[in-house]
Amino acid sequence: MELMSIMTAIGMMSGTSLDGVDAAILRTDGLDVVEPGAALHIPYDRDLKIWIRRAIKAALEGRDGAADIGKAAREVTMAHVAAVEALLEKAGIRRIAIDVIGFHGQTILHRPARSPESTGRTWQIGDGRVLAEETKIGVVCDFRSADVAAGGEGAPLAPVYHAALARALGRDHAVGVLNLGGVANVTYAPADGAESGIVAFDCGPGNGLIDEWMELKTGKAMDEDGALARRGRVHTDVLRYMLLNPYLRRRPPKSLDRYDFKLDPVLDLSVADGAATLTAFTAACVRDCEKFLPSPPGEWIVCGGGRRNPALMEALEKALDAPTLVAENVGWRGDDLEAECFAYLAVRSLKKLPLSFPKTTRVPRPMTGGVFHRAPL
Ligand SMILES: Nc1ncnc2c1ncn2[C@@H]1O[C@H](COP(=O)(O)OP(=O)(O)OP(=O)(O)O)[C@@H](O)[C@H]1O
Ligand SMILES: CC(=O)N[C@H]1[C@@H]2OC[C@@H](O2)[C@@H](O)[C@@H]1O[C@H](C)C(=O)O
Repeated sequence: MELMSIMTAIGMMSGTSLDGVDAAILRTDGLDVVEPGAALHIPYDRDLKIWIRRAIKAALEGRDGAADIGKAAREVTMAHVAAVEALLEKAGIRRIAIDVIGFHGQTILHRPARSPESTGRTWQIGDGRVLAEETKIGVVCDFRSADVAAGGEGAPLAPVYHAALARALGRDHAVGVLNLGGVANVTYAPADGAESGIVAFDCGPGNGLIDEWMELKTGKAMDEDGALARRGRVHTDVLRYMLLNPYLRRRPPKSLDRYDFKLDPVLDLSVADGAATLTAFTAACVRDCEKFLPSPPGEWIVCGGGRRNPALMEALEKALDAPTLVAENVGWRGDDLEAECFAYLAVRSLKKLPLSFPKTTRVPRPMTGGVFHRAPL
């Protein structure tokens, strides 16, 4: 395949918030050409969320062959088939125009190796072969396993895409990209744009803990517009205790499973104070991650659902020294970035370009990844 050729790809990501499938079209050469097309979000229905939660529980308990996992995987695959069909219709293009689909799958377990002697594992459910058969488009999936098998963290993988977007902004300073999903991850995109200078890691819980707290205390899925956090008081003693979490002191590269941080320290607080304290904790994790970056970024760009939470954004603006913008301020699509990213990574995978680097996932050398399933003839 010619390195400079531009391809049209569909990327799909279903994040740790379990809210559904994000899908986006991207025309890209897998390097600097990045032209986003139509995008959409298809929410998981109630039953599918229940199946996925059961699959996560089974995976955490080591019941790998559980019927719940098989059922969730089949349903996740079909949700992605539906997302492709809906996206083609929305874009008004035929499937023949799509060169490849990048299919992340639903993470149900993420346990990278914790020592050179141990073996790690990352598990995204969903069947790339079935997706290729059903859509009649070639599919790249299983983006993380090769990285973990090589001793890497398997995550985050978005940094090389964040860096390509940051390069296009043409800044003369380093840019920090913060994704606030269920888990939060940061990318340091160096001022010179070099891929070898990208530093990245998961920095803390993102919206995951806040969502879990809301579900537990109110039955709602999120602290909408940060309303509850704004009414509550931050308990600084609890915050200080939470910041002692050993993960926060570990040197990157490092990555998180959505369930690595627990609600225990806030369980005795009122619902509003809990929301306020968890919001402050999330922002403090981002502030604390700056010490692991080569230099303080000249600007932070925030993407992911958490940028819609004004209480969290205010806490971040106070915590960070540099201007803190949301994706849309620089022309990026904050909700679609991860889906675009897996379109970009699928093209890079076909071209055997690296997806991860020693300073993004701790792989020994820049590594490509992904498994390709050809479209049926
Ligand atoms: N209006 C809002 N007010 C508060 N929080 C919001 C709002 N809109 C979205 N969020 C938060 O964003 C979350 C969804 O974010 P996103 O879609 O980026 O997560 P994800 O892609 O599942 O996660 P990850 O990046 O970890 O895979 C919601 O669960 C919620 O916590
Ligand atoms: C194992 C896994 O699915 N991790 C996700 C999750 O969601 C955010 C953060 O945790 C990040 O590490 C990753 O996703 C993004 C797309 C990434 O790989 O960059």
